Amino acid sequence: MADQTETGLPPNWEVRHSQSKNLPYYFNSAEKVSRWEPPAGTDTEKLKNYMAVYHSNKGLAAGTGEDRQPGKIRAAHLLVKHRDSRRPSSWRENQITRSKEEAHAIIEAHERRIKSGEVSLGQLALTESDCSSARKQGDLGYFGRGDMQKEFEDAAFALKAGEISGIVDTASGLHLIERLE
Ligand SMILES: Cn1nc(-c2ccccc2)cc1C(=O)N[C@H](Cc1nc2ccccc2[nH]1)C(=O)O
Repeated sequence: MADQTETGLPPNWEVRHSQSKNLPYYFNSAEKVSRWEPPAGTDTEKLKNYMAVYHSNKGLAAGTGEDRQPGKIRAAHLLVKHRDSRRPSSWRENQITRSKEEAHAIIEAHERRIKSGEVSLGQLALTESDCSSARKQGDLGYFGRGDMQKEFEDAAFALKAGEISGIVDTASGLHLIERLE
């Protein structure tokens, strides 16, 4: 098991893999608690590098190694967090202090550029998304009902393949969603 000098996680925390969701999660072996997002005090730069190797070793490029199952869809997203987000931190910025209004202006500009055809959502997500899926161009892989926050799920399932949502507001922040399959 990788130690915290490799993962950047605080003591007793480790990266584990959820077979059911085919996603990494974070487990504290001392407190026996788990969570989907890295805990406070994580060296996000080290974790970002560790997870890039983790995903390539697990062949977890979204859409590979996962079967297309009935009821599941595949989507990519670009997330702009704000200071009231559930976890106001990301690989881009250790402490996110922008207001929700500022985040809305930012994601509106992204939406205009994407919908004008100037740039794809995936390309823009690589550098601008506050989700750790940014390095996979925002590709979240396949998911079914009940896997994601409800507002996100409803917006994603309402899209046809290839369509891009409007601005979707969840506890994580403001999203643009592109349904891939
Ligand atoms: C749901 N999920 N999948 C990944 C992911 C997928 C593929 C490769 C790497 C990371 C990251 C996440 C995730 O929850 N990220 C959170 C932000 C976030 N919150 C979300 C809510 C709904 C959908 C996607 C979302 N992403 C974070 O980084 O703080």
